Amino acid sequence: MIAVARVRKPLAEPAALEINRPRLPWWTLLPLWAQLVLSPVALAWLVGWLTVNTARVVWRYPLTVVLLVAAWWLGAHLGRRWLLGILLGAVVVVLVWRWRHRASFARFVVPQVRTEWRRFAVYACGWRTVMRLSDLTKTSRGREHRPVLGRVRAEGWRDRVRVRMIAGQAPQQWENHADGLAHSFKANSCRVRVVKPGRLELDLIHHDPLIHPVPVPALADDAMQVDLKRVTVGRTETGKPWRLRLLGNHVLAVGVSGAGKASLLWSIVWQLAPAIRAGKVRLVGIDPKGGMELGQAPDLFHRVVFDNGPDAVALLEELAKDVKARAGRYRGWLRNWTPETGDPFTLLVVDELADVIAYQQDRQLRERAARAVQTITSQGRAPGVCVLGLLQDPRKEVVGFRHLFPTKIAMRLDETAQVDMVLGDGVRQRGANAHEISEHTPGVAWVKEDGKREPVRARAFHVTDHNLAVLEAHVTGRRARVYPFPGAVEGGEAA
Ligand SMILES: Nc1ncnc2c1ncn2[C@@H]1O[C@H](COP(=O)(O)OP(=O)(O)OP(=O)(O)O)[C@@H](O)[C@H]1O
Repeated sequence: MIAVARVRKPLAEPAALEINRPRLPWWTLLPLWAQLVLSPVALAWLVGWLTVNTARVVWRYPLTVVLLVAAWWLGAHLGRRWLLGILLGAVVVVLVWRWRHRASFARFVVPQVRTEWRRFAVYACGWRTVMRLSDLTKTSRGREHRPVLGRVRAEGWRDRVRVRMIAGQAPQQWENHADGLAHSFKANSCRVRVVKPGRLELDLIHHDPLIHPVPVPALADDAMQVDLKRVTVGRTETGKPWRLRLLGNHVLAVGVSGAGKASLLWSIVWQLAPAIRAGKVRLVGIDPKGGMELGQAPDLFHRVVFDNGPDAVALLEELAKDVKARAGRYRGWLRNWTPETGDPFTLLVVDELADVIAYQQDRQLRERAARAVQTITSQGRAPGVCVLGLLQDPRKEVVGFRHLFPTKIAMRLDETAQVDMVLGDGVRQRGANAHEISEHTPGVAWVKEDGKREPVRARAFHVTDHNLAVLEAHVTGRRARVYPFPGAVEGGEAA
């Protein structure tokens, strides 16, 4: 009988062993004598590396380092009891400081403590994981290249986080991951700003600093105080004044109904008031909504038309003629308008620009209006004529010459496409999400100026009806009139 040896076959072929070959540092391959010769250089490099990293830790966590070193020194030289006593004393001093001088405490102590804590706990600890899971790292020849976490500044409403990108990375990659980064670092949103080549700053936003209306400042008295290159119309989210350039500029503000376009208009007029009173600035207005907006303070205007018909078109054509006439007078004498010309600076306000140049039924009127507005916008900057166009519908068919407005303002909008139409391509990716502006914060806007890469978020002053009455009285010198509500008992006069 022949015994048949049964060979058991393995169920599956074993997989090839997949491991990275260990990579030895290059210097281990050098001969011993070369290693000995190079050892002082290696030592110097090590000392340099340690010094730089220690300095970096001290730079990033100065308060923590000082406290730890002081605690160690006190503990070593004076003993634990003294240390405990001094610590308690320090806590009392801090509490008293907070109690007695809350403002200086909030300015000097809180941001530093918050910055160091958040840098360590939120960013440094989770950085590697978040970078890997967000696909922002790259592995090449077995080595992982990871973006470097730089300076962090925690300002309460936002954290500003500097990043050194890895080679071959573009800011757009970060912009594409902005939402993921915001969620990973427990922020409401994240914006990406380029600081310089290879360096970014992430704005991780925690809450909206523009949640409360910004009251108008006191009316200025002196026309000399009005700087047409820097008219303050509200506050930016960083707490700085929101300044608009009117001289040599045109402004297009777009927003849905109730977005607060009128507050922007009246904020501008509020700041121009002393110059209007002195005759140095002239307001010209067209309000196709029958005067619902400009009709609130008609006396502020040199000329105002309350429809989009022949009168409005005639006014626009007159202004276009004036622009050309001024340009003719200044030719060979001035490059730009100055007050010395004797001509007043003219601000043309068109509330609902679309009604004048797009929705007008009469084709001839529509075309004449569009031609005149284009003439004023294309030629009016140098001769001292500025157009402030307010608009609800930013489509190209409505305003085909948006590029003639160097300052574009996107207030609350409905769709992302509208934001792109107003601010231009790519601005939304830098954080200008005007479609996300809350309906509870009218007057908030994203502002993009030609030539500046970064958009700015700001809120216009809240100009109330009472403010308007005061403004009109200030400019005209008459006592402010309060118009009674139809059917209501006749009201008095406001001072
Ligand atoms: N900057 C602001 N701060 C606080 N509230 C504001 C601000 N701007 C506007 N509001 C409030 O929001 C409401 C709508 O504002 P506004 O009339 O300016 O919007 P609008 O964009 O001009 O609307 P429409 O296009 O319908 O005229 C008003 O009740 C006003 O009081």
